[in-house]
Amino acid sequence: MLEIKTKEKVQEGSIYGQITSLGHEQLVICYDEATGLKAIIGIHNTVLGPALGGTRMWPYQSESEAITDVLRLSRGMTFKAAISGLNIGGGKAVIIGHPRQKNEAFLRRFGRFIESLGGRYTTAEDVNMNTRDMEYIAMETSHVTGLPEVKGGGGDPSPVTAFGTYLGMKAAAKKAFGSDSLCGKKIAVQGVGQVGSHLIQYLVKEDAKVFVTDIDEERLQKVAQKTGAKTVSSEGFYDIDMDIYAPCALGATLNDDTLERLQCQVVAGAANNQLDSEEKHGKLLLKKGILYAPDFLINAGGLINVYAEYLGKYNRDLAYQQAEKIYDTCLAILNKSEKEKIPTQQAAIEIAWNRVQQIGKVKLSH
Ligand SMILES: NC(=O)c1ccc[n+]([C@@H]2O[C@H](COP(=O)([O-])OP(=O)(O)OC[C@H]3O[C@@H](n4cnc5c(N)ncnc54)[C@H](O)[C@@H]3O)[C@@H](O)[C@H]2O)c1
Repeated sequence: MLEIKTKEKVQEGSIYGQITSLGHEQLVICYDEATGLKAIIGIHNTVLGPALGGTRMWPYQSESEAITDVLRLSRGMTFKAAISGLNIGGGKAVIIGHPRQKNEAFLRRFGRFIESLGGRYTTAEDVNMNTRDMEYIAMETSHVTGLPEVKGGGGDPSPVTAFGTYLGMKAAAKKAFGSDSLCGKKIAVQGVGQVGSHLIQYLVKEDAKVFVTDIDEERLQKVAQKTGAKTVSSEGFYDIDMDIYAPCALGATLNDDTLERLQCQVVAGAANNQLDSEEKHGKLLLKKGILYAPDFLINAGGLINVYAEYLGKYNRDLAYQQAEKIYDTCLAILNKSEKEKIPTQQAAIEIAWNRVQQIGKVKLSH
């Protein structure tokens, strides 16, 4: 029987301790002196198929911060694929550094590391990576998705991610407020990047009262001007009067500090790993009566999009159709959580992991 591993605190300095604590299969440390590339690829679980998940580039302060991020992100991908009914496993990569370090040689070297895994891991975009970067990676490996449409790929997955997040938010609103209309709701969006900026357009169209924040002031002003959303400073963001908080920047924004401050009724956003501690903060949200739409479910649109490309049958309309299912799945999870009095994230993980276990048995029986 495959066991869900949830231990979040691991023995400092022990690589095996870290990869076994969350049930990973493999952690690949990549280094190239010539280009300065430092990347880590995490393969969490391949029961449903080879791992698929994006690459994030970030100036991590330490190696252990990067390892923790790739371990948590790749585990989330296993659940995301499983709950979305996709036949792929969970994986993710992180590149340690500032995005200005990226150039053709740097990205092609990363592509060669991916190629060396022989298809066990396929990449795509995540934070600070774009379709152009995928093109360079594709010069060295075929195990890459998120390529531009003109190159036969599925293009930027972010609009599909935003669509799924929007539907997940509507499902949560239906449960919390009795109607899935977002008209008049005060919605605070953190992060107006590739996903956040698309999400805001859906919200504005529904006449929601949208508040936005971002650490990139120029981007923030541009999006606010285009959409009419009201800007808020990062410092006071968690204290503003809001019905729905939509985290669309980085993870762990649901933590001891913010859960003291947030007065919203719903949390529904695209960021990965929103709960600082899955167990502690999942329970705290339940206790506070804040309905949390599980991140790995409602942000699955991007994975759905790159999965279609991975299969070689890309069709954007079909990707949107598949992403529409997020609404019903989200409601089913919120109902399970209510019925069993368990945190919504736990309810979602149980459903996802049950699929991995069942399919694992099918595969073993041959
Ligand atoms: N792009 C996708 O299709 C996709 C799919 C699934 C999940 N996600 C997740 O959604 C989130 C956003 O992804 P993206 O592709 O839009 O990334 P992005 O880099 O385009 O945008 C992130 C934005 O957040 C801002 N930001 C970072 N830290 C912040 C902070 N502390 N406060 C306010 N703003 C901050 C950045 O300046 C940037 O504008 C990430 O967590 C990503 O993992 C993305």
